[in-house]
Amino acid sequence: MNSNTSTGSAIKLNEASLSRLANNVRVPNYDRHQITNGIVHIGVGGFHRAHQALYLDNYFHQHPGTDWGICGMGLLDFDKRMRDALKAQDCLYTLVERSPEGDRARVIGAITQYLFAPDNRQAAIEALADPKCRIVTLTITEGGYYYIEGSGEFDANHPTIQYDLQHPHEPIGVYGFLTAALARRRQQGLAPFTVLSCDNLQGNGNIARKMLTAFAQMRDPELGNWITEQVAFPNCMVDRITPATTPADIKMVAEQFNIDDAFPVVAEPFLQWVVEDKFCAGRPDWEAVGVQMTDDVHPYEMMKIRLLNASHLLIGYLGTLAGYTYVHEVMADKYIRQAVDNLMEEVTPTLQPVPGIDLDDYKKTLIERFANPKIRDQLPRLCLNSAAKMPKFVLGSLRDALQQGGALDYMSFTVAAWFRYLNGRDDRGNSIPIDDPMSGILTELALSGGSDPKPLLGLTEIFGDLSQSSRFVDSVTNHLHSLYELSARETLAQILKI
Ligand SMILES: NC(=O)c1ccc[n+]([C@@H]2O[C@H](COP(=O)([O-])OP(=O)(O)OC[C@H]3O[C@@H](n4cnc5c(N)ncnc54)[C@H](O)[C@@H]3O)[C@@H](O)[C@H]2O)c1
Ligand SMILES: O=P(O)(O)OC[C@@H](O)[C@@H](O)[C@H](O)[C@H](O)CO
Repeated sequence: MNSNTSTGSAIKLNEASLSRLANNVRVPNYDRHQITNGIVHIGVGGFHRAHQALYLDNYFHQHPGTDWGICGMGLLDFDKRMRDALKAQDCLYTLVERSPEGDRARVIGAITQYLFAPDNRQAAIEALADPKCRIVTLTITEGGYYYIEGSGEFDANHPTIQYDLQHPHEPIGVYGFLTAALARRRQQGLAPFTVLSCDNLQGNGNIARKMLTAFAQMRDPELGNWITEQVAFPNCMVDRITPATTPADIKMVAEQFNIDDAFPVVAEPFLQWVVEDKFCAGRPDWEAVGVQMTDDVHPYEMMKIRLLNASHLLIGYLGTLAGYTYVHEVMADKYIRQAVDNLMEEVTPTLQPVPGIDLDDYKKTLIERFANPKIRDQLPRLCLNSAAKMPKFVLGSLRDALQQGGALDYMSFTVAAWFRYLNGRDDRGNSIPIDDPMSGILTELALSGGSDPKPLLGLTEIFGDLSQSSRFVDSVTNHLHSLYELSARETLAQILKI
């Protein structure tokens, strides 16, 4: 994002300027100074600000003087921009919900403090160790969990993990901070907090539990046991399409709403949060603001990840190969739109019934949401860190389909489209930047294998034993040959017989 974006004479956003904002902007109608923080959120990006913080902003309008305010926290250098923007704006920011029906802006006040951990690691540990903190929520991306896909085990050899084991009082990674704070709480006879992962991982709470306790066991087995016994890790399904903020969004907020906001966020109107009701130190009355609390999140997570996020990958690769930039442009392409429909149909038999949800309606709504032209969701955002996402979004359904003897044509086509994308050139020969911590090896294997997928399928940390399935390998091979011979759209025209 370009911090030099001109915002003209728009009003600089901060607490003092709230009363001067235009009438078409909803502002916090509660006293932020009466709020105490009960939640630390690690990974304040676009999504947290468009989703959880909005739910809590709604909650604070109903429950002024609450003790569930949010202290935001960033662990990476990446978060410097968020630190600077939020600090200059009293942690306020503008959320714009965009749809063809119009744009609605509101200023969110739910984050009352922001800590950039590299500035002061002790302050970050203290905030987490403070008994007032009763929930720690996370949006640290799929890669942030240090989970080895093929084995499901903890990536104990990762340099961040090794560093944190050697520097328990000056950590850099999420488990280092959580463990330092939990150790202090245990030592002081205090209760622990709940860890609520809000990332797109099936069984996100289970994964957070397994990884954090594995780390804690390595640091101190007694602490590991205490965490296993005392800390709750609810699973949850989160949903709201939130593109990365662009300079055009900053300009739009200034021009349409007269707000000079260094880091607004835009999102679609749709919003959903289904949370397993398993907290060890209390929680806000989230039901009051539309959060669905349940005993079993699993069917909701499967539905969302296997339909929405898997479709996003197919849209990302095919759209990029065909030279598009935004998701709505891809959805206007009848070939790709049909392929997305077909992928969702193929995935459906791998899903369990979802209480209260008609899957046909859900799929129709997804197509409409993807086609929203106002949010301008970026294809590179969907393709980011694919090595961590492909196993979670697609390969689980693929394994189930193989076991059930079900169709897997469009799932293996998604894998083939990824492999073709990984050679770094679109169908017109333009270069594609591959943004992935594994990009070096992925691109090398994509280039050496060409239309032969076997080198990439041999990455067991991504594919596990899937390369043993001749049905899957043959299907990927056929599609990949076609994608190398023809363009992505021509390949689809052939498959779809349009
Ligand atoms: N954007 C969406 O539409 C959306 C919707 C549902 C769920 N999510 C979930 O939220 C995550 C974040 O999305 P976003 O749009 O806010 O992205 P973002 O790029 O705006 O923010 C990502 C945040 O994650 C942090 N992070 C990344 N790797 C980390 C690591 N190894 N350790 C600690 N922190 C780390 C970054 O520092 C940053 O604060 C996604 O990966 C996904 O799991 C996003
Ligand atoms: O955020 P990621 O990287 O896990 O996945 C990219 C998108 O599929 C995702 O952000 C969706 O927009 C989101 O899951 C919708 O709720």
